[in-house]
Amino acid sequence: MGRPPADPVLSLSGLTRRYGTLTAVDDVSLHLATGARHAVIGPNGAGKTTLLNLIAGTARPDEGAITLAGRDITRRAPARRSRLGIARSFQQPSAIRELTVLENVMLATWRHHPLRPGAWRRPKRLRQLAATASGQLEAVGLADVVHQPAGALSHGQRRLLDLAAALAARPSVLLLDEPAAGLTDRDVVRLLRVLDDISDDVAVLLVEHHTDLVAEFADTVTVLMAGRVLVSGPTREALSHPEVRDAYLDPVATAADAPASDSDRKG
Ligand SMILES: Nc1ncnc2c1ncn2[C@@H]1O[C@H](COP(=O)(O)OP(=O)(O)OP(=O)(O)O)[C@@H](O)[C@H]1O
Repeated sequence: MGRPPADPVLSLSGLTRRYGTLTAVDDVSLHLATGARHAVIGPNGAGKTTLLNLIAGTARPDEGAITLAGRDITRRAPARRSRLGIARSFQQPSAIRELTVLENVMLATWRHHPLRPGAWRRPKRLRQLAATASGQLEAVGLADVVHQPAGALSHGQRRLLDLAAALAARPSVLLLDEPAAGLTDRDVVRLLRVLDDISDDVAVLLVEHHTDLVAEFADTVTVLMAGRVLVSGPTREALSHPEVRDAYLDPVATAADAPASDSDRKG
C-alpha cells in the first residue's frame, strides 16, 4: 500500500457504514493529496457509491472520520461540505432537462456559493455567473450547445455537462461516480481529454468500471471488495495484483492464464 501524502486535502480514517446486517463500507482509510488522481474500482455492490455518499455527506458513517484540508467534516451537512470544496457527479446525469445547458451550470455554481437574498437581481453578478459557466462549458467542449435545453443533449454530452457543473463550483475535491457509464468509445476519449485538463489544484476521486479509463487517468487505485480495501497503491501495481485480476478484472486474460481444464485445476 502507498504511504499517505504528508499533507492530504482529503482523509478518510476507518470509515464504516452499515445497513442492517450488511457492512457496505468496512474500515476504509484513504488519503488524497492536492491534485491526486485516485480511482476506486470493485465489483457491483462493493461499496463504491456508498463511499462517495459518505464523503459528500448524503450518508453518515457509523464509525470513522473524514477531514478536508485538516478540518473534521464527519458531521457536516452535504451543503456545507460542498461550500467547503467538495463537488460530485452522479451515476445518472443530473442536469435539469428543461433548463438550458448554460442555466444548469449557473444554477450549480449558485448552489455551491449561495448568494444573499435578492442578489440574483443584480445584473453584474448574473453576468459574472454566466461568464464562469460559459468558460467551464467551453473547457469541456460544450461551447456550441450552451443555449440548448439540457434535455436535447446526447447522453455523452449530458455527462460532460455534469462535469462542467461540478467543476464550476471550483472544488478542491471532485467526486465522480462512473462518468463513463453508457458512453461510446468516442465519448470516453473525449471524457478522458476533459479529465486530463482538470486543474492540478483539484483532487479527483473517480469511481469507475471502465478499467482502460482508470489505467489512463489514475495515478493511484483502490480496489474495494465487499466494502473492504483489497489493495490500494500505484495504478499499475493495483491493477496487476493477482487477487484483483482473479476476482474482478480482465476475465479473458485470467482465463488465458488459467489451467486448460477442471482436471488440470484440481491436479
Ligand atoms: N441506502 C441503502 N440501504 C440499504 N442497503 C444499501 C443502501 N445503499 C447501499 N446499500 C447496499 O450496500 C452495498 C454497497 O452498495 P453500493 O451502491 O455502495 O455499491 P457499488 O460498489 O457502488 O455498486 P455498483 O457498482 O453496482 O454501483 C450493496 O449491497 C447495496 O445494496
